[in-house]
Amino acid sequence: MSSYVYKTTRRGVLLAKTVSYQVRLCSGNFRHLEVLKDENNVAIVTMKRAPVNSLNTELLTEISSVLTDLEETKCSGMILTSFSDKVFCSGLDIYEIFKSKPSAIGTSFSTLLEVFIKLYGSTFPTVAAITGHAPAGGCVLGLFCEYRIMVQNFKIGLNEDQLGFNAPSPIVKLMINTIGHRNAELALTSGRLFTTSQALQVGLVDEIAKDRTEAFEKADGFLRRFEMIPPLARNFTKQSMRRALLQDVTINREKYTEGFVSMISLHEVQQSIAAYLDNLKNKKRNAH
Ligand SMILES: CC/C=C\C/C=C\C/C=C\C/C=C/C(=O)SCCNC(=O)CCNC(=O)[C@H](O)C(C)(C)COP(=O)(O)OP(=O)(O)OC[C@H]1O[C@@H](n2cnc3c(N)ncnc32)[C@H](O)[C@@H]1OP(=O)(O)O
Repeated sequence: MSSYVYKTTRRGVLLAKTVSYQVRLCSGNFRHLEVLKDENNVAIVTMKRAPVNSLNTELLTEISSVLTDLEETKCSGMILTSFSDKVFCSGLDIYEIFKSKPSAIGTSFSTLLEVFIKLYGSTFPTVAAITGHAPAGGCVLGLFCEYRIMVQNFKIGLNEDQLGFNAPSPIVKLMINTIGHRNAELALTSGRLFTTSQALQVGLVDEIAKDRTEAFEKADGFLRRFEMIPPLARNFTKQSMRRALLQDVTINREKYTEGFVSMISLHEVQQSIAAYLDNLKNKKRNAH
């Protein structure tokens, strides 16, 4: 089976139908990720958990493990993307938080926090090439990166309130840091999903691309901005801007996890999730 892979060069990123050029990251054998590196040590991490890249514990663990690899191998930049031209990431795997044991919900959420600590706190520059919809945890993954490029005509946002629960406070802070207090409050309380162009207007994404190829070109352009910046200085600045939130989540990871588990386990919340899932299924049925 031939699949699209991405070939990065010093001058840009090209979409190619060849595998001859890439260097596969050999330190991990991943089920839901493809990790390629170019000659400049830039990594392209592609989520490929069909159909919609829902974040189950296994995928989150793989992302976490790749991030450790990338730190250890002193990667010079990372592009996070999806195999799909329709969905970047559909958020947490709803079936891991619906009618699940508290321990399973806790493991999933705690692993998401681990990904936050490693991705948000990474020493290398990170960019999300958002090739499709990015609701809830999908938007969160994009927010963990430094820069977001999104293909036109999709939706992104924190729609947790639509499912019947609220986004945890660190993610609220992250949203405020990104789009400002007023926009964040309006968006979060209504569980708003922004179209790509609305997201650009409020600053939730940084650039729009017309398609995947352009998203990669722009992602590469973002990473190349740092070619002349001493990495040590860049990283000190990044860490100083991100320290407060990173420390908060690192110190209070258990507390946040317990809070999330208690909230999700509430009967009313489980009922809301059930209604949301019915709605999702009905939408699909009506579309056919
Ligand atoms: C500082 C930071 C620190 C800490 C914390 C950070 C964050 C924590 C915050 C909150 C927690 C996050 C919670 C969540 O993410 S809950 C998940 C919310 N997700 C959604 O609401 C998305 C729901 N899905 C959709 O809207 C559509 O599926 C989508 C637009 C993504 C794709 O539409 P499309 O028409 O292409 O496909 P569908 O036919 O709808 O779906 C195909 C298939 O996939 C299943 N599906 C979809 N989404 C999920 C999901 N999230 N989990 C599990 N499964 C999912 C869907 O049911 C279909 O299955 P089937 O019917 O069997 O084919």
